[in-house]
Amino acid sequence: MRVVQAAEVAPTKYAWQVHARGLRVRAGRRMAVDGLDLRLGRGVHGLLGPNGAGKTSLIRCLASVLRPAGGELEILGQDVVGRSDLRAMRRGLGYLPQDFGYYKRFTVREFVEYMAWLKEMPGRDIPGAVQRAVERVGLADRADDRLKTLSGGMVRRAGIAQAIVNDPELLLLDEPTTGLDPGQRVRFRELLQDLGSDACVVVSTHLVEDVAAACADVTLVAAGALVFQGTPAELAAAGGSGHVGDSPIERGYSALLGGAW
Ligand SMILES: Nc1ncnc2c1ncn2[C@@H]1O[C@H](COP(=O)(O)OP(=O)(O)OP(=O)(O)O)[C@@H](O)[C@H]1O
Repeated sequence: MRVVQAAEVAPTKYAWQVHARGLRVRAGRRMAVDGLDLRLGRGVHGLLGPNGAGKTSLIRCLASVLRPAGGELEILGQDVVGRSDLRAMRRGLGYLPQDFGYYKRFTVREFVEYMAWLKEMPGRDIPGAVQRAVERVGLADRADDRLKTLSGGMVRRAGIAQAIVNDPELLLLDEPTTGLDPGQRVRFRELLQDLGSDACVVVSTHLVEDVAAACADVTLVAAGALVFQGTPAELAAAGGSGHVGDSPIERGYSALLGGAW
């Protein structure tokens, strides 16, 4: 399957699925995101950065879990700053947190159904949407098994299924490949590219090779601010033989971060 290029990441009903200007997000007493400008449209966007860069805080804010502490933020064309009713906007979101909670006695199907219900999907649409989501993550044969009987990688795939069950326009995945084995990661990248053909998909990861293989563009953050936004090829071009890394893209990453990782 073909990677969607940045140039094709065309505006749809609104200019950008995510449009942040001077965004600030507080995590505890820290300003984890501090003056971030970001515009993301359709396609798969890799979010990279060293530990503590602010990736999780940014994703939690885009998912409307954390309120912006400053700046401007539009999600799916709606201004979320100072807005109290975010339910309509949330119906268009899919979110896989880094550590997601689930009730271990639920089967995969019950878990995804429950999340579809929380997302206020029409009841008649839920069974079909759940079956499709479970099939897309390769768990159809385990759909009626309890979550407590699944491996860590399968539980993560169930987490991805709940994130995509409502065909979100904005899909936020925080470290989705954690716990997936190499074969599952390759299949997951194919799924990402499929999802990115009609949604804005933001994937936070430490795995630079996932970005190179599946993302149309890369957003690199450090200390809560944007360091770089461009294609994986542009990121690779920023590095040279004197920079740390096993691949061109890793060398570009370390060149842009200096001594930050
Ligand atoms: N609840 C909290 N209380 C205090 N500080 C926090 C809290 N959550 C995050 N932080 C701090 O905010 C900064 C950004 O954290 P965040 O988890 O967003 O980074 P990250 O890029 O996702 O890191 P990692 O790659 O390690 O997951 C870090 O310095 C972190 O220690």
